[in-house]
Amino acid sequence: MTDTQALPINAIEVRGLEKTYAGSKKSPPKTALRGVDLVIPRGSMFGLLGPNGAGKSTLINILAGIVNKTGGTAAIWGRDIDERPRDARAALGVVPQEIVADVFFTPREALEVQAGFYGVPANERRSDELLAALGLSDKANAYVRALSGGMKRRLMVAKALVHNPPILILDEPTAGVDVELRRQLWEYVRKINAEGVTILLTTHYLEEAQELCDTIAIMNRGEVVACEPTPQLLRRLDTRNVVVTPEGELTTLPTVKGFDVVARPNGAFAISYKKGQSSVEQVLAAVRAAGVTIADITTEDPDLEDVFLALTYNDANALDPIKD
Ligand SMILES: Nc1ncnc2c1ncn2[C@@H]1O[C@H](COP(=O)(O)OP(=O)(O)OP(=O)(O)O)[C@@H](O)[C@H]1O
Repeated sequence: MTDTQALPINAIEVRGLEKTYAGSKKSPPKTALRGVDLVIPRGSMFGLLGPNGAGKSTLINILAGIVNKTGGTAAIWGRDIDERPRDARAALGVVPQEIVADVFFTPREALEVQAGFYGVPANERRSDELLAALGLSDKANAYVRALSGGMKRRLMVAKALVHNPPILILDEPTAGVDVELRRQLWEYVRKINAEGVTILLTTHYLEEAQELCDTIAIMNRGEVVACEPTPQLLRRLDTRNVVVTPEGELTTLPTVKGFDVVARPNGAFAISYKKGQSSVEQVLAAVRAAGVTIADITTEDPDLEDVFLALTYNDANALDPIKD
């Protein structure tokens, strides 16, 4: 597209989204989304994190048109999902959580059939290009049932892209996928993101989200509890650990004025400090003042797991799925 004026600022915009699954005789109604607001800027690599039952799949399934919302609005590529459902969904490629294998087709046929569903004209199809991009060229004519799990997963990514959507949603794409495949998949996702495709991914691999995503939203019990650029989110937890290895062996842990000291293996000890209040230099000065000669130090910054726990672990039940 050359007319950048026409491109929406936000790839996805969700306002006050609500979902209560209807109950049955045996089970009561279940509220999965409680007024979710989420704005995903065009071009971003956006991570959606949350514990089991947080509502991530419900949100994605509403966008994909698989689940009906019970309240709020959602727009995809500037198109309201109620007013222009087909146009809205045409802007999305969705890679679902479960592997769905077309056992009767070869990978090339599977892509052609999918392109047919989307009404992509024959001369605009790019099955071979996608097969090559996802490392499946030499399996183009194999039966899908003969592919490994990782290959099927890559085929699902290719299928989601046949209509060249500007937004790709990956729902837990690397669950149960080996390290090498994960690396290849992320490399490809990074590449298409650099080419302008907006990526929304849900993952339980917190380190992965931290490494890949420019913005991260955290959901818990049907609500968004944080949504910030990744570095800002990490700064929220401004505790840093300094791990000190002393010269020689200490018989007892040193008393370091102004700081708590925690023993670590092999004679080392750790000191936590608030980045806003102290510095490594102040910590090390206090350690030296306690009579310790320092042989080595390392620092540890918080990872997303720490941030996640700090944000969601407010009460004993906070990490439980929603109970109604
Ligand atoms: N079809 C359904 N009928 C009734 N309740 C449902 C249905 N689908 C999901 N739920 C409930 O809605 C809540 C949110 O589930 P959802 O699958 O959206 O969470 P999630 O964050 O995607 O979890 P996971 O990481 O396990 O996929 C859960 O309490 C779940 O039990």
